[in-house]
Amino acid sequence: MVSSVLRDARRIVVKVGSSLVTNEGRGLDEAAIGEWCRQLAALVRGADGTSREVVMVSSGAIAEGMKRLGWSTRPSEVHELQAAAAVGQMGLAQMYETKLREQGVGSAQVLLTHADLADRERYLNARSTLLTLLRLGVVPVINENDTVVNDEIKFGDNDTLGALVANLVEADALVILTDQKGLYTADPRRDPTATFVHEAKAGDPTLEAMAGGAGSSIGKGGMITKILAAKRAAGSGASTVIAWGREHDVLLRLVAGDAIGTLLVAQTAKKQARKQWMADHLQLRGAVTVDAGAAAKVRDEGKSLLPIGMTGVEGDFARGDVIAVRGPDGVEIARGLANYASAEARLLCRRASGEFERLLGYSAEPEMVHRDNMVLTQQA
Ligand SMILES: Nc1ncnc2c1ncn2[C@@H]1O[C@H](COP(=O)(O)OP(=O)(O)O)[C@@H](O)[C@H]1O
Ligand SMILES: N[C@@H](CCC(=O)OP(=O)(O)O)C(=O)O
Repeated sequence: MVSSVLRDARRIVVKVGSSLVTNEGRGLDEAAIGEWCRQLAALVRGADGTSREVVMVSSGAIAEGMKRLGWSTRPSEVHELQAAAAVGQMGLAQMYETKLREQGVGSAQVLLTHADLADRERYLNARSTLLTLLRLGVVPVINENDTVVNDEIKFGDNDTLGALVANLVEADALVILTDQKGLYTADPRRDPTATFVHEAKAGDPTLEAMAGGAGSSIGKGGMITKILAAKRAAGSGASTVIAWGREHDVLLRLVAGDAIGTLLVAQTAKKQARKQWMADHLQLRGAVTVDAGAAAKVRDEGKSLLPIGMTGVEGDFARGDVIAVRGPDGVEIARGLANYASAEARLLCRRASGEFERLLGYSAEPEMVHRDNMVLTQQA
């Protein structure tokens, strides 16, 4: 099973934890980061004949910042942790930029907070930016924006952030690299009789009982946050592998189908998961009516909805809100996330994308609702 899940994955989120990135707090591990970047570049370039899109979620800012500030113990004050993160993030970003550039691959720094992903407009902006970076062959390097978060709105650990990013970009797989070979039936640092778990269902409640907290003073979440991250990633159809980050060629071997690490398999397919998500979570804020031609494109050909096919706009909605797409007879065909607010959408009805900038003063996407953000409610 390991073989096919990772081998078939085209869009992968890779998360590395603080203890690996900073060599247990001794400072950025240049050799290890260089190794991951070499592998990331090979994946992006399609060295094995299949090009892939990869997003890196990297921890380590606080640990590196502490080292740079000469602090040997982790401060308890939130603002001191935030200061350390701001210092350390400079080194982290610089290291990834250098190592990826050496491999001929571009990189981009993206710092996100929980609030960014809870707000529909910012969610859509983050998603569009990340998908654009991936299209450009650039590797986004993501961390939590520690400067602006406090305890209540923190992701808290980057395992959760990795899962949310996997949801955000609808990744096929989440790879969590850590300081253990994968999940054991108990914390192997504490229980020598613990046995290795090769494969399980993501979201299986028995896994939560096996997982303990962080094993080192550097890591934050431990195994439990990884198990919960796998459950969350599975919500959008992504399977998770937990593997040892220092395993030679770990990423290349995973995509080649080697059975290394623990595979936590998503139980729902990506498409099905998106439909379920739309059905469960979204409240309708408005609607657009489209002409027969646009209705046929959306319903029969699975195309995105372009403003040129829109004849009317109802309701008061913002960018990122869920709207219905109705045919000329007023019957709903689909639902999806609006790229433009209702006031803008009214100006864009029957207009081609070349006119958007003149009409709005700017232009976002050429589509009103992108097909990736749409589910059909009336089948062809
Ligand atoms: N069931 C388990 N299997 C493997 N590791 C476990 C388990 N329960 C707890 N752990 C601990 O979780 C640690 C990894 O989490 P953490 O220290 O947060 O790493 P990271 O910085 O990579 O996120 C391991 O070193 C291990 O001691
Ligand atoms: N944003 C924080 C990461 C939080 C954290 O400790 O995460 P992890 O080591 O992955 O459990 C940092 O860069 O230090």
